[in-house]
Amino acid sequence: MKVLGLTGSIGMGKSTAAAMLRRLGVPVHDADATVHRLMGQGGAAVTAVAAAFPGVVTDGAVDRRELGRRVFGRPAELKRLEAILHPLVRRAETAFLKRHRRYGTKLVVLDIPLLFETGGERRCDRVAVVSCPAFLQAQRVLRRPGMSAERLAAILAQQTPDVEKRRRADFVLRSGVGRVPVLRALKRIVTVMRS
Ligand SMILES: CC(C)(COP(=O)(O)OP(=O)(O)OC[C@H]1O[C@@H](n2cnc3c(N)ncnc32)[C@H](O)[C@@H]1O)[C@@H](O)C(=O)NCCC(=O)NCCS
Ligand SMILES: Nc1ncnc2c1ncn2[C@@H]1O[C@H](COP(=O)(O)OP(=O)(O)OP(=O)(O)O)[C@@H](O)[C@H]1O
Repeated sequence: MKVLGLTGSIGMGKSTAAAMLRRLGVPVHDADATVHRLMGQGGAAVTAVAAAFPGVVTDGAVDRRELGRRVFGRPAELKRLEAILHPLVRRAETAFLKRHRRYGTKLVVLDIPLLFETGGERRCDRVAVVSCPAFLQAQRVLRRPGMSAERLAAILAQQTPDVEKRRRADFVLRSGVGRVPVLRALKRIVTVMRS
């Protein structure tokens, strides 16, 4: 089985590329979605997060926007949160890989925003990075509710710079010129990696 890592800085178009890969029939493990599930009602991380960040849990689920306010821009707090979540995300990923090895799946995707930051590329045969010019990235992200220029700057400060991600990538998917070129590039990558 081949493993394609998919990553990209905030707002670059990673989730859009992941959705295209799913439509092409490739199973995708989404680290962000796993994090959100772990912190949703009844999620395995809720108790530990509530203990480390008092007041962020309401109705049995973590208020992610409030938690984000507490951790983005505060590296020590973010580290504390990551120490709770990353082992649980990794466990879910391991189960996903094991399941697909058993099924005989030829190609799977690991969609991980912090792929390079956490050494995840070592678990991948190839890595694709989604990228677009910084002004477009900012335009896209600032449209989101609850997002501000300060929050964006704090998040970007915690991420490997786009230029380094591109340097380390096997494939760069350029999302600044529309969806069609990204889909075309993904089809090529999937064909090569499945064969
Ligand atoms: C702080 C949290 C609650 C904010 O949740 P929210 O739903 O508001 O935002 P979302 O998860 O969509 O993230 C927004 C952007 O921040 C980026 N981001 C998230 N966590 C991190 C991090 N630890 N370091 C750098 N960037 C991050 C994401 O890639 C995304 O681009 C959440 O991001 C979180 O729990 N992060 C820590 C866990 C983590 O490291 N996740 C990354 C995947 S393993
Ligand atoms: N190839 C593309 N062409 C045009 N617009 C795109 C493309 N890819 C993504 N977009 C747009 O950019 C925005 C961000 O895309 P997306 O949510 O996929 O980013 P992301 O990298 O997953 O973000 P995050 O890391 O914050 O979760 C969305 O509004 C999406 O519609």
